Amino acid sequence: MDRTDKAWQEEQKRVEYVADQIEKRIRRLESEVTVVREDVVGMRRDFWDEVTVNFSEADDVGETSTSLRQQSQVLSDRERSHLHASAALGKMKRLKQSPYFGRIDFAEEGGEEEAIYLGIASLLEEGDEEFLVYDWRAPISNLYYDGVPGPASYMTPSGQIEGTMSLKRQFVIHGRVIKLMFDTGVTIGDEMLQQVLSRSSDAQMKSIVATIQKEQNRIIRNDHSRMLIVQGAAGSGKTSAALQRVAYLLYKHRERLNADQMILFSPNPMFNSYVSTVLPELGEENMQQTTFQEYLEHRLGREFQLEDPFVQIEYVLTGTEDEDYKHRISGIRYKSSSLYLDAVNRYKQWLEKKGMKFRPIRFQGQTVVDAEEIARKFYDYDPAITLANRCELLKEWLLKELAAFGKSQLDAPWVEEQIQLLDAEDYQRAYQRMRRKQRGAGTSFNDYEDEKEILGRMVVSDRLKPLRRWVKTLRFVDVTTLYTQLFDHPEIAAELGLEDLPEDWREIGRQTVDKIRAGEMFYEDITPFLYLKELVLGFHSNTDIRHVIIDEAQDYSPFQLFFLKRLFPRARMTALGDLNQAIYAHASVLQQSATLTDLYGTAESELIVLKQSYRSTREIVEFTKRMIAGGEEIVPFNREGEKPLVRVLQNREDMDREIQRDLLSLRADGYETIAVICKTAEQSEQVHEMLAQALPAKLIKKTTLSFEKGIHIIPAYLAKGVEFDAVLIYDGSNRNYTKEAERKLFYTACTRAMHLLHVYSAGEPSRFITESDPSAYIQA
Ligand SMILES: Nc1ncnc2c1ncn2[C@@H]1O[C@H](COP(=O)(O)OP(=O)(O)OP(=O)(O)O)[C@@H](O)[C@H]1O
Repeated sequence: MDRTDKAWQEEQKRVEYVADQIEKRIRRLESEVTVVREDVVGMRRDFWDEVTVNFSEADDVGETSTSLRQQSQVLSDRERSHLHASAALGKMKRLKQSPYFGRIDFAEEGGEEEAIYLGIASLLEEGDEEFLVYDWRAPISNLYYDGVPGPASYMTPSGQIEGTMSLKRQFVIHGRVIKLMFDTGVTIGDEMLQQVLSRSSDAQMKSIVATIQKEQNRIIRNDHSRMLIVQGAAGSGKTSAALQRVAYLLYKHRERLNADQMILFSPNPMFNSYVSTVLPELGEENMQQTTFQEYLEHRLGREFQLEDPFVQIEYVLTGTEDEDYKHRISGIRYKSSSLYLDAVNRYKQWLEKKGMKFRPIRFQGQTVVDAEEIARKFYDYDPAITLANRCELLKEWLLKELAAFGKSQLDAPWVEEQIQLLDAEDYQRAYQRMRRKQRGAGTSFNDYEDEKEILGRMVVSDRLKPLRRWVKTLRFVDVTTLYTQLFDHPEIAAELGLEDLPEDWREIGRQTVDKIRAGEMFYEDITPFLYLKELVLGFHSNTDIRHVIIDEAQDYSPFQLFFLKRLFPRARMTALGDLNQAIYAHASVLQQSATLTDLYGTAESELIVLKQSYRSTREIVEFTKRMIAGGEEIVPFNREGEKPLVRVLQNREDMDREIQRDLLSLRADGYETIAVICKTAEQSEQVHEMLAQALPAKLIKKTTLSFEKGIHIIPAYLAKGVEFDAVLIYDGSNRNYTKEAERKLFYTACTRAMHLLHVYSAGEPSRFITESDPSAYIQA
């Protein structure tokens, strides 16, 4: 359709009418916001003048606080209406940029046909109940995403509405002008997607509300599963759907759900910033965003130097493949599995009867309570009491023991010595304490004995304070030894009946124990250690969070997912991932779908599979999908581009020179966001050093918080989840990418490209390329 069509002209007229309404609304809200803001500022300034402040008489105190309360009530009402008006203003300003993007004509059974226009927020006709624009999340809007013209229905809170849809129309509107308009028979027509997907990549993710696809809509509007699992090909819109889902849930449950009750787990901090603009763009507040590592650091970072997943993967990729390396890989696999989870659970049951480890309570080199005594006491408690509750009982008992010990020390020579060393300030403190105790009765120390006793108590109490805190925080339970004894006492593993232990269990044990004794912890040990700690000392859980969204879920081990479930007992979970991008050495939760469905049971779980890939051109998808098992299932979106180019060069120097030259010409051709993707951080640093002299290239590290347009040098594992106009793979040779374990890493790197993909290879190209169809790429 073009602008000469009658339908186009009518629609254009309507857009202008709606745009006028929006502008009118904006003007009104702007003056309202200014007035309210002035009011609030004025009230803040005059706050103390408006209230009677008189604290001299008892009666006046009451009066003053009532007055204060009333005044602050007025202030907070005004502040609330200021917030309300500013939010409405923000919404109108967003609508002004593009009032709507879709239209459906729908006639309810027995009713009249109505044109429904969809935008990112709703707009009511002034003084009327009629919607000029419906929010894309309203129940009726589902027809736009889910239905095709013909008989159609949608769900409302009061039941299903049946009817007929006679038209589905899509728009691209900039301000008050229609730029594009299509009628479509299918769900959302290709033309519009073509438009959206051919744009340049951005340093920030965009919302996709205007072109949400049917399958994605199922993810967004799913409101019944406790566990929603999405397995989706690279670029199939998992992250996009997850963010629109958050916006949808916030809208649907606006009365009882707020953004703080939703949490998104991202693969790294840079990804957090990449997605952080989508919700504000939709007029919603951002949910909480974090990384799993951030949580682990929060819990154990003070006790151990924790390895992060990037150090682990760097080791796995660059390791020298000696015996130690093999044991480490074997350890990573085992410790992330459900087998190990089961082992830790059995170990906990075993500990209920014996084997608990405690640290003695020692004071100035003297044992107050020794470890054996604590253990005896522990196993004297009723065995039906949980480990955690027994630890609590121990704590109470130990605090009493400590108090008795304190008393016994009052006449000890060290106390006397300390008293001699007290200064005037300490005396003052002791005096205050005595007055408090005697309720102000005495005004001085009664006699020397009194004084000595009070000072003695103070000295002892001060000195015992850290020890009391130590006991209160249950530090007397030696969780570290509890964890390591599982590894360095093979008889325990035997007693637990752990049959599926890896063959090199002893070597794994040695590595684990050495590391922990050095005050450090392997990434694969952190979650199991924390889990054991919680089994023994009691669980931390967060009951405020109602929705947990886990992006790049394939990176999580069954152990970690199980842990997250326990951490958020009242939440629903959305886990989105792609098994083909499982780049870590550990077991992935997506490996066996039962791992995830078992978490909450099949009845409460739903699996949605996304096969269509939107990010890359058809040529890039045709090339990359051949690298992985099951790739034939992936459907490219119909967007054309150049075939991927595989540049085979003699040596590294030639490769470096070629990349530099290409980068310059790609920039000149208008590619704004370009990534040179390397295998490791180590390699990225070298490439950056090589390129930075000739070009403004930025090195992306695991600590990088955000990225902008330009040229980036980035290790493949950090490029997860993000995308670039052009991707240059640094050294896609068979030397660099050859192990089976590197296949998914290579695939992940190549699938970051939207429009152009070049692979540079010093020597023979990787078998992941040559084993595939030679017609899928151009070799030069
Ligand atoms: N319905 C859609 N309309 C417009 N663009 C879309 C749609 N679905 C996905 N896209 C675009 O496709 C690209 C890939 O989306 P996204 O990053 O959400 O995919 P993903 O499945 O999370 O990818 P990966 O697993 O590779 O990280 C993004 O640019 C996104 O905007």
